[in-house]
Amino acid sequence: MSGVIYEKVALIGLGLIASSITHAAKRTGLVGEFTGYARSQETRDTARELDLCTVYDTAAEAVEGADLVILCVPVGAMGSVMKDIAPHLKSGATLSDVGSVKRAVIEAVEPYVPEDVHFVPAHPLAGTEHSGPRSGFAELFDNRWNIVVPASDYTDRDAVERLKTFWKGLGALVDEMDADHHDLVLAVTSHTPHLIAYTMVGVADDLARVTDTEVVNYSAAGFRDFTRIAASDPTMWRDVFLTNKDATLEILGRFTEELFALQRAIRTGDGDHLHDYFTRTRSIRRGIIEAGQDTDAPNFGRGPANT
Ligand SMILES: NC(=O)c1ccc[n+]([C@@H]2O[C@H](COP(=O)([O-])OP(=O)(O)OC[C@H]3O[C@@H](n4cnc5c(N)ncnc54)[C@H](O)[C@@H]3O)[C@@H](O)[C@H]2O)c1
Ligand SMILES: O=C(O)C(=O)C[C@]1(C(=O)O)C=C[C@@H](O)C=C1
Repeated sequence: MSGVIYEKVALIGLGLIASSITHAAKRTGLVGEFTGYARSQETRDTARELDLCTVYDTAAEAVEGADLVILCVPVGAMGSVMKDIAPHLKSGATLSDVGSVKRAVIEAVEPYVPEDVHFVPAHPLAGTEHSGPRSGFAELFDNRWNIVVPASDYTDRDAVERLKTFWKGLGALVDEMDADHHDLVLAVTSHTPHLIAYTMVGVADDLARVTDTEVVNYSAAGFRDFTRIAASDPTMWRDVFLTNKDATLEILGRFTEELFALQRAIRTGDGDHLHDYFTRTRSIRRGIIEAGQDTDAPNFGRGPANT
């Protein structure tokens, strides 16, 4: 895809997601000019050194005249950042965000959105355990979903479609969803799994004090995957759990019930229960692969696999 979709895009927060947006857009020239702002002087200096965008020392200056403004800060900071930039947004501009939780961001941001600005929240389902302006890369969004969550029924459809075209241009697959549904789905697919990984690594850390360095030296592939996830940014994930509280607690409750049932099966030697359970979960992985939704597979994004 080529052709400029937005002449000027402002990124507030210059970490993994913002820097990846600039790298991905530069591949195809979707954006005339990027401007940006981050809270810390160190991040702004690094972004300048990397030539990610024109970096300003205030958010107000960065958003001046921008056709699209994307909030790329932790979920808990969205409201205060929006309050600062609201009076400086261009009439007719689109305002979006990349937060991992949607209802809380809408509630925090919407009260400050001027009437002549189109608010179209979004969430790229792509990331790594790394953060900061140096961690971004152009391929991050390739064949990954971006869920666009129009904040209200009155959201301007042209603004929504334009934002979707922009994300497709960055390499993403795009879908639309209601905010509450998004938050429940992500509690299952992303938020609770992260909490489980954090917990497992914490348990191993406690154990390591007993077994010295064995946990590190002999960590098997499954545990290594957990440690990668559990190395993710503490501020980002603190905010995710504090703002997607109800959905995460609901899924965690169900998880705990299942875990107790498996624990009992192990204690009582109920091999049938364990085997049946693992057979069911194996079929879910196969279903994902057959639906062509295995994002690690070479054919991902090209339809169902012929298996
Ligand atoms: N990392 C992921 O895997 C991932 C994936 C999808 C969406 N997200 C979401 O994207 C957003 C950004 O995540 P990231 O991974 O790019 O984080 P990051 O830590 O790499 O970058 C965050 C940036 O925001 C800046 N910042 C923090 N508080 C600020 C404030 N009050 N005002 C201005 N700037 C501030 C930081 O200085 C930093 O530049 C988060 O809302 C996160 O939930 C993250
Ligand atoms: O691959 C990873 O490191 C991620 O955790 C990315 C991941 C995810 O759970 O898939 C994490 C949070 C985001 O909101 C979206 C994507």
